[in-house]
Amino acid sequence: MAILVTGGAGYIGSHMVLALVERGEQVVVLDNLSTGMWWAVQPEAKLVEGDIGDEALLDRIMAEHRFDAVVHFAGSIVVPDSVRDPLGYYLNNTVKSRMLMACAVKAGIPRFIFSSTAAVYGNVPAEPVFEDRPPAPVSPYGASKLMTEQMLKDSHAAYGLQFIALRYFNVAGGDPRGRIGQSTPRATHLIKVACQTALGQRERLEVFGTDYDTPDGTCLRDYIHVSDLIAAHVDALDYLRKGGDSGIFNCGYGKGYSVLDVIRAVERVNGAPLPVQYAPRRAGDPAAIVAGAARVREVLGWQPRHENLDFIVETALNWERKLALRNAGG
Ligand SMILES: NC(=O)c1ccc[n+]([C@@H]2O[C@H](COP(=O)([O-])OP(=O)(O)OC[C@H]3O[C@@H](n4cnc5c(N)ncnc54)[C@H](O)[C@@H]3O)[C@@H](O)[C@H]2O)c1
Ligand SMILES: O=c1ccn([C@@H]2O[C@H](COP(=O)(O)OP(=O)(O)O[C@H]3O[C@H](CO)[C@@H](O)[C@H](O)[C@H]3O)[C@@H](O)[C@H]2O)c(=O)[nH]1
Repeated sequence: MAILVTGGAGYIGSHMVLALVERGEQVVVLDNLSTGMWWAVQPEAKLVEGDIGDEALLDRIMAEHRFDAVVHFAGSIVVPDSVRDPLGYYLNNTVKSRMLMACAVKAGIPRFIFSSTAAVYGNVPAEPVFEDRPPAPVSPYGASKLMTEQMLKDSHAAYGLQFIALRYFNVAGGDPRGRIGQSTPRATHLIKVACQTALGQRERLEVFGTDYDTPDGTCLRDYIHVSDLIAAHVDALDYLRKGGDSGIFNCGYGKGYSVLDVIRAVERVNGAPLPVQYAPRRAGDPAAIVAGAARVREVLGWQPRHENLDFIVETALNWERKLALRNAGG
């Protein structure tokens, strides 16, 4: 049996491919390389360059391999872009996910694991958010993911498709052994941008908003190391293979760090002050969003190994150095 990983050339998907090939699984990656990198896919996996909305291609791949699961990472991920181009986001994230799901059901693939997001919750109070909180996304990105969760629930009820949707909080860091990391050139994520600044690739880090109702006035987020996030996917796969119930799980550590906490961590790890500039709030940012994180541990048996902000930053910084060398042709 093989596993189909969509978006396996992207940041998070490429870490999943690494974890799967390391445990001896047969992996096929489907990726259109719109933001992913072919070289991020481990050579043991088969890379098919193509689109998750291409029905004929999906039918062909699914007939060629016996998949027991689809792990679906492919999608568009930039929240402000989704506000500017909602229909583009609904197409790539919702409509094409429907096509992928329909082909999986048609081909009799029993299991589906989906990259959802904390953005489905929308603006929340400062305390941890649990999975049973009614979702209320405030961006088309969050809504596009919530619709896909709904299609999974309905497909479970109608066709018996087993599914796990993992709602990621703020994913950061890279493979602890430095083999892969976040490589998208125009990334907007705080830890990535802070590391690029630490290496002199950006002049300064802008801090978006210092007047939030939080302990130091900057936003709180629940940063999760990408390898721990991937461990939750592997746990989800094992759980579904054992016949576990379908469901939705938050993926975070349950602890919030402020933007200033992140800056201090980068300064500690890099051993130098980071040039920062205080700037106005960025539109659409909730003040705080922290995971209620018990369910994934209790039900899937998830045990994180890298619950440490400095370690997350260290792996992100190491990867950024390697990427700079690679981009310079070194
Ligand atoms: N990075 C985060 O903090 C975060 C947080 C919550 C959820 N997520 C979700 O995790 C998933 C992976 O995110 P990422 O950070 O690795 O992003 P990424 O952009 O690095 O990866 C997405 C991958 O999907 C591919 N892709 C996009 N549209 C495609 C299509 N139509 N057909 C085939 N391939 C396509 C891209 O080429 C890329 O390789 C996304 O679904 C995203 O919404 C990410
Ligand atoms: O240059 C920067 C970049 C970010 N921030 C702040 O840092 C925090 C984190 O921002 P960012 O890293 O962009 O992540 P989020 O906006 O929290 O969104 C991420 O986390 C969500 C889940 O919580 C996912 O759904 C999204 O895909 C993913 O981008 C926010 O307060 C930002 O305002 C800055 O101050 N300066």
